[in-house]
Amino acid sequence: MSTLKVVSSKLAAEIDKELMGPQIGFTLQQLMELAGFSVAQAVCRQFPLRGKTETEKGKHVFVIAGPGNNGGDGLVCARHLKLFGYNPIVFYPKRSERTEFYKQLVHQLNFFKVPVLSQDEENWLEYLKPEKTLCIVDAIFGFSFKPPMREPFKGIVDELCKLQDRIPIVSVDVPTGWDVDEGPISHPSINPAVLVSLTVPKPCSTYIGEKHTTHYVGGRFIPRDFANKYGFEPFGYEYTDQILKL
Ligand SMILES: NC(=O)C1=CN([C@@H]2O[C@H](COP(=O)(O)OP(=O)(O)OC[C@H]3O[C@@H](n4cnc5c(N)ncnc54)[C@H](O)[C@@H]3O)[C@@H](O)[C@H]2O)[C@H](O)CC1
Ligand SMILES: [K+]
Repeated sequence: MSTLKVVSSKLAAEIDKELMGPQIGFTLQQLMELAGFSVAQAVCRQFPLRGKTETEKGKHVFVIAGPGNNGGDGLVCARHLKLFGYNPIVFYPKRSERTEFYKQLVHQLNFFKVPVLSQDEENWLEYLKPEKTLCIVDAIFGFSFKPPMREPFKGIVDELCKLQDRIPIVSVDVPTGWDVDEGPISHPSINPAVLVSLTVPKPCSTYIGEKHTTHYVGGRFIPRDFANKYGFEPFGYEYTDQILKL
């Protein structure tokens, strides 16, 4: 097990609350934009298009967005990927009714001509082919997931588990289905090729296979004092990078 500094699901939720509380005053939109932007950067770092053939460049990044803020990170990530020259498709089976903001994120994807598939898209797997898909972005659940998983997500995750030896999965913050603190407690479970921990890794990240999973931290939006208050050192991001390989 690594010696990486991690924070529990409870503490991660407290950090979020304080960042968006009255004293600091970030909005969810601001943090999500930076979170999604950093996931898009991690995809670029891991699967660069430079030097690739046109066929390779045309491959899809299949982004699966869940009903909460982890899903919102996925929607933002897809928009940035399009700007970076990738060909994202979003599968958003259960659209959040929480705020108008989620509808706006979908409008923005329409504006960028990024297809957004909905729950009635029974053939969603048709869009996912090893020869046509560069990677899958797993933005289904993050630090607020509580097992057991309900449908339609259980069925979706089971399909991803069958595909993951052939198409790499990039998990946002927490591999979907893993217990945030205890790791992969249910089977089958997602074994991501890439994990992008946001702000600070959660305890489940200590269960990734170090050879199989490349671990990045992203969500570069806290100063040193604030990190220290929560018991960790800030990460040594370089220059303007939004991600750091751990
Ligand atoms: N500071 C940061 O690092 C930021 C991180 N962000 C991202 O936000 C998520 C956490 O978001 P939250 O909305 O609290 O939760 P989730 O997206 O993980 O899930 C909530 C969603 O899921 C449903 N749900 C929970 N358990 C189940 C279940 N067993 N079956 C089915 N559905 C379930 C629940 O009802 C909700 O609808 C964090 O991980 C980051 O990715 C933000 O972007 C801001 C900054
Ligand atoms: K996830």
